[in-house]
Amino acid sequence: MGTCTSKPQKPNPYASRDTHQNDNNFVSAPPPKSPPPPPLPPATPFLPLYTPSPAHHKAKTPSHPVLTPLRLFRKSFPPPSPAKHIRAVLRRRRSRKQEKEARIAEEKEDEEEEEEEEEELVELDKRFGFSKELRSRLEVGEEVGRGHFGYTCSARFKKGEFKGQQVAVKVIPKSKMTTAIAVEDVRREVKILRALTGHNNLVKFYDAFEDHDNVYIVMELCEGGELLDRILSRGGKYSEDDAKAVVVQILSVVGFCHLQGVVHRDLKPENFLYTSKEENSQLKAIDFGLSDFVRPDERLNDIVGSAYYVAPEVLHRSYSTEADVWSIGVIAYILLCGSRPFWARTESGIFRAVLKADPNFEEMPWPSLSLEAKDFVKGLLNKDPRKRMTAAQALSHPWIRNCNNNIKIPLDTLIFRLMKTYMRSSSLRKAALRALSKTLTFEEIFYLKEQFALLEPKNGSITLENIRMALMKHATDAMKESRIPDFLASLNTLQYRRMDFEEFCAAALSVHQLEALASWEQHVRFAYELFEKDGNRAIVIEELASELGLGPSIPVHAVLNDWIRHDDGKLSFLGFVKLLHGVSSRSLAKVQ
Ligand SMILES: Nc1ncnc2c1ncn2[C@@H]1O[C@H](COP(=O)(O)OP(=O)(O)OP(=O)(O)O)[C@@H](O)[C@H]1O
Ligand SMILES: [Ca+2]
Ligand SMILES: [Ca+2]
Repeated sequence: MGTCTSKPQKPNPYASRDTHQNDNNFVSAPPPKSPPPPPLPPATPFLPLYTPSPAHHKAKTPSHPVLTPLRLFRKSFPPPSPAKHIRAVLRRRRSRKQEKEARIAEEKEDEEEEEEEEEELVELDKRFGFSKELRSRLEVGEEVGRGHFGYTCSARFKKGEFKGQQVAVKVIPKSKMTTAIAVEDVRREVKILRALTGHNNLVKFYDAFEDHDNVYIVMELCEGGELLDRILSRGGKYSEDDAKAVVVQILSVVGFCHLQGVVHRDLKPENFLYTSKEENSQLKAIDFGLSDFVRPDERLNDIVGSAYYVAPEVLHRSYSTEADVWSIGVIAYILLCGSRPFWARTESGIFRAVLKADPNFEEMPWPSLSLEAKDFVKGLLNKDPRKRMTAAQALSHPWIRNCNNNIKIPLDTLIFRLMKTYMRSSSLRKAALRALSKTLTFEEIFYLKEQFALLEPKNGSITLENIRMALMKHATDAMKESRIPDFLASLNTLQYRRMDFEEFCAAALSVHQLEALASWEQHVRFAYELFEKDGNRAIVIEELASELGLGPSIPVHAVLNDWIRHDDGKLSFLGFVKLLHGVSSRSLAKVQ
């Protein structure tokens, strides 16, 4: 584990190790026969928070402080996304044979990319269609921050409805947009900021401008500095209440983004700013430069993010909004104990830890923290994204909920995904889920109650219309892009009938998440007893196979034999558990 003590000193201790200065510009990877790198700094847990972070490819120019260590590049231009960089590290982790095959494929890919980039340098269309009136609308002041792509200045509106208003302008030079992907990233950053409106913990967007040289993103000025600086100035230790105050704001804005179908992908303390220097000033999420739209059923596969905060499934190239929740888990862990949960001296070491290691909850101060705090952080740092809490669930967790009654829990798209699966399930599975839902404790039901209330039931039940209305009520333009309303079509059987709270619990409970609980065994045993009384029935294998929608290619007798009790032909405990998880022909095919 690494303790958070300070930002890196200048000169940057990693710069000489990680980077080779290239024309005053960015840096490239060491050539194969370069002299051996200088020795690593001594292994110490007292490593500054600012260590390898693939999303930070910051240029070092003498006039600006370097906020993060310089990164390793294979090319002399900054890569369009940190994906490439992480890919190089992952490649090192593969076995020799895989390595050889992968290298051939990737070298080919790289050559193609380089060719593309050369072409793109000539042909890139860097017109964004933004207003060209920046200078007449705004008076730009001094620099307030700097990032990988550009820098941010304070500014003031000279005229119009915001006359006199102080704002921040993020300046992104077009010269840094060297690939179509980089241009697209900027287009998307603006599109997302423009679309996401109306959350208190989200930096307010005003407008975007461009000229021949730059794109300018005008947004609310946050004068209180980065969350990271506050963490560091406290030596990394927060009381549980102080940590909660931070985490609630982060979860709230991230839950809002997720409902809109936006995944941030670069959540870390550097990307949260305080509006003012006041101790209790509001936190604002910034930097949607790596963000993307994601449809409810979609999985993303580009590896982006920052090493310490990256979720395991991102490294496995199949992820969605849960990846952001993992990053919040890392932030929460840091706030509560002042150390990083996954730490190593190299990036590949960090990735190995993220994929394999369990964070330490034994060392101080963890034994002195509440059980609820530990349970909360563990729920965010579950390596299985299906078992991880969502942002809305985290806001419903007792650690958060018991301290503050005013927390607004957002609608959770997980509910809709689970309902979709439920609606398509066999009647036998529905009965099994209903039995399981009866075993939920008061705590577990709290979140479902909140979600049901957000759907504004009439006479105790909901239809598709309730879901449509609830979504419309919370919709921003981002929802259109992430096609969340389209997803409603998959729930269309609810158009013709009503669902009461009891059935809603069965439909919207997540078996995977319950399975992550220490009490899972009890839940499922008790549920089976209930199912025995009310739901279990004699069933023949063919009928079960057709209930499960299994195709003729599956040898049902071999696969389902243990699922049925031989004495009375009813579902066995094993069959019950399997049925709860839901079965597809594909998952059964794997069993064979
Ligand atoms: N609205 C704002 N108000 C005040 N400062 C800001 C604002 N937005 C950004 N900054 C400052 O500018 C820095 C860089 O902004 P941002 O993170 O958006 O840039 P970036 O080029 O995408 O950087 P990164 O290398 O992190 O990807 C921030 O860390 C912060 O210090
Ligand atoms: Ca940033
Ligand atoms: Ca960024």
